[in-house]
Amino acid sequence: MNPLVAPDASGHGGRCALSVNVNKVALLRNTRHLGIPSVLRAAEQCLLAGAQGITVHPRPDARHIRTEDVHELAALMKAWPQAEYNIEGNPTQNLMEFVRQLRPHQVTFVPDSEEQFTSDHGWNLPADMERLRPLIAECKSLGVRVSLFMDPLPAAMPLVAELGAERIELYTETFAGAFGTPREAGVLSGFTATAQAALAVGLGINAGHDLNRENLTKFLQAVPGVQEVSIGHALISDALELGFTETVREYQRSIQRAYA
Ligand SMILES: CC(=O)[C@@H](O)[C@H](O)COP(=O)(O)O
Ligand SMILES: NCC(=O)COP(=O)(O)O
Repeated sequence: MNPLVAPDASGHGGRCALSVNVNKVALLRNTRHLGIPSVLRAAEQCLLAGAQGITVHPRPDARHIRTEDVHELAALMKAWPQAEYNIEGNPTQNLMEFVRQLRPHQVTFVPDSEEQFTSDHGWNLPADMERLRPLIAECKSLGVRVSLFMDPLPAAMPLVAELGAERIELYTETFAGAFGTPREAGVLSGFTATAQAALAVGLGINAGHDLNRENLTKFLQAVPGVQEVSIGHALISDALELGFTETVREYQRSIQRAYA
């Protein structure tokens, strides 16, 4: 058993699952009133190519993913019982209504403000704990797995577990920014330590933000127990060049190289 890989909670033979974030397909679609590129078609092509999940982040300003996208993708995912639907957002904004209505496999709580350019930080624990506790409890009562978007802070992992969240999502932008530079090893060691601290308190581990087919293997080799990566911006950008099918296969190959 590869020590880098968490027990097979991922349901994918212990290897890391790929969840494609389709925000940026919606962003392009929204620049005309023509309905193309289709978010649904993009998601279906990624699933057909072997992606194990679809992620959306329906921001309150609907700059990309709109309410109807979230509902239509939920309907699509019913035809893909082996795949997971992950909805991201701030539970103090518009996220909880989607959870109550659609009960996705997973919800990822992200502490973004409404006008934020993109996600750029994790939750502040203990400061945010009492606000999050009832929301986590409600999601779990609906049978929805809760993941908290977190910076690589080992000391915060026991607090996440105490809140009752099942997973963390490691916010990986600092790794992506250090990748290929002299800072890489030091930054990566912080993610490794955070993952070890998360596993020690029984948390599952997801990861995302600015991951791509170049940096993904190195990350998964260094960070133990990652069950899911959610990737959007770079993957959709690659798909403009390679197409969705070949792009998903490329990302799956990047994942597999981490366990070779
Ligand atoms: C939480 C996170 O890092 C991403 O999932 C987020 O969805 C990116 O949002 P944008 O696609 O709006 O940049
Ligand atoms: N949670 C990360 C995600 O869904 C996509 O982030 P990115 O690959 O668009 O940076």
